Amino acid sequence: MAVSRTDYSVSVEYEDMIVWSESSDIIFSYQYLYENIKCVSKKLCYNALKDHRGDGNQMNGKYNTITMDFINKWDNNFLLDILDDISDIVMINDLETRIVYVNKAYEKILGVPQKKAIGKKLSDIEPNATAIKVMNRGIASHYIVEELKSVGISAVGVSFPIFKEGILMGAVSIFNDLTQLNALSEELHRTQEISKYYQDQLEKRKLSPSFSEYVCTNEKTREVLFLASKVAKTDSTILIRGESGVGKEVLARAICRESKRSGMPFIKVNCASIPENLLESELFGYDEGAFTGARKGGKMGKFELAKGGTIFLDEIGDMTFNMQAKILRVIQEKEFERVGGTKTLPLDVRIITATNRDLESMIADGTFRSDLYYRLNVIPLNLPSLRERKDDIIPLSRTILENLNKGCGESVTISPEVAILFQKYDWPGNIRELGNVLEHGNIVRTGDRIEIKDLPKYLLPYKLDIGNESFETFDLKTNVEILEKGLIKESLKRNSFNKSKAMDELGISRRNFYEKLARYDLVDFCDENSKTVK
Ligand SMILES: Nc1ncnc2c1ncn2[C@@H]1O[C@H](COP(=O)(O)OP(=O)(O)OP(=O)(O)O)[C@@H](O)[C@H]1O
Repeated sequence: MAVSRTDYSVSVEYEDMIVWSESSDIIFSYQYLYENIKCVSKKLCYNALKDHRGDGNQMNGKYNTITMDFINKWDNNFLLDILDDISDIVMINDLETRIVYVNKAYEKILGVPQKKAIGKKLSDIEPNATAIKVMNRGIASHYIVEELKSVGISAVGVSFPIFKEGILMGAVSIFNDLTQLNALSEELHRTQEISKYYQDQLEKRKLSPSFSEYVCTNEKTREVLFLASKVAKTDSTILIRGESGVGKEVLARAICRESKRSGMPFIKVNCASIPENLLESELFGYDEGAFTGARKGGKMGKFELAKGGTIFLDEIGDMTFNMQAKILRVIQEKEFERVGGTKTLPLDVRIITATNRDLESMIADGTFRSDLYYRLNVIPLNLPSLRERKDDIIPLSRTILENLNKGCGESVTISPEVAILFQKYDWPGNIRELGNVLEHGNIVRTGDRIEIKDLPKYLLPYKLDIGNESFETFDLKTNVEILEKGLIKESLKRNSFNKSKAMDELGISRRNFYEKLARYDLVDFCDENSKTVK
């Protein structure tokens, strides 16, 4: 049957579609249409046509017409199925404003079944629809909000004209329910606020660059650093506590960099290494003739040298009771005199003190002044030992090795066995000891990796313990051999050095057994012991 490009009336009878000619002759049925003209979207035609059921007398010529152009132009099941998956409404209208396609979102958002919508004229449902204006003008709209009176919602969307080979064919509109979008936008806003909050929190948790030298990932230690960065901005006297080598001086320098006195002198005085009689003049300076041997013209003390900057009194717990009183006076009165001097000098330094001593016990023993202790311990900065922050060992090792090999262009690492050993070791000397061990390893290493054999010998009792065995390496072959040798020896002992019994117990052949005895140097061990047993 020839199908010409004229208009056809359509109706649905017996759940089949029948296409009628204008003169009411049946041209072809839906089945024919679908099977013979493959371009027809079965669903599309079926729904469009089904919608006209019950229109009354199908033969009186009042039916909407469906054109072959419509069938050919709008068919594309595949594309339409894709459009069904998107969450915005997609609506396609032909030039007569007839809805030729709506996706599933249309039904979901507007509550109108797809099949009911298809075939309807937009000009009848929404005479002011943007899509109609777009078709009239042949140019796309901007994103606009419009009232869809037929369904009682505000929609926001955009319409585009559709051209085929330069000829205007209809319009496609993409829109969504404004209230839903508003809800989404509120949700987005809320999410953005939450993310900003966390961003701010993270920013707050970021340490200032002044502390970058203090390698630290351990949370407990970071808390100390955050506190230090806050105190740094004040002029209060600080007491840093922690075992020897935990980085008290490194922290003191970071505090100085972070303070308003940064850029001014940072003077360190190790109170434990200076004899008591010298410490006073070392700190406060002296005037000419203050004591026998005093330099002509006198000498500036560390407090004067540090003017405008920071003085770091390390090992303050080692100061004599007498000196403690003098330091307390300086802190309280913010002035001092040179030894043998009469002039009072103003104190213009920030004092940071540090100790690894148990000051509380010293107060109890009467060797540390409680008034000085309370003066110093306002905000305690207690640095944990390295064994309490083992998560810092690897980052610290990396930085230390980088510093040691700076300028050599070499990237040196530690082997996995060394990393395990480092985790097991207690590091009584803390970061200083870690630095020394790595320096040793860095010198004796043969490759670009520090191995167990490169470490100072005193660390070697800390071997890898797996089960009852001790291994020094992860090398499987080596460890299997150690185990094999051990098992053979053990079996020989258990069987009074009777080789046949041992090989039976071990479940290996005679040849294999003798080979292993030779490989593991056990021939003599076996022979000598078997003689003794006999
Ligand atoms: N967090 C760190 N990051 C990098 N290096 C560190 C860190 N802490 C300490 N070090 C290094 O460890 C060594 C000891 O540090 P520091 O002298 O600051 O320790 P300390 O606690 O003041 O020791 P002591 O009580 O013996 O005076 C130094 O070589 C220092 O560079």
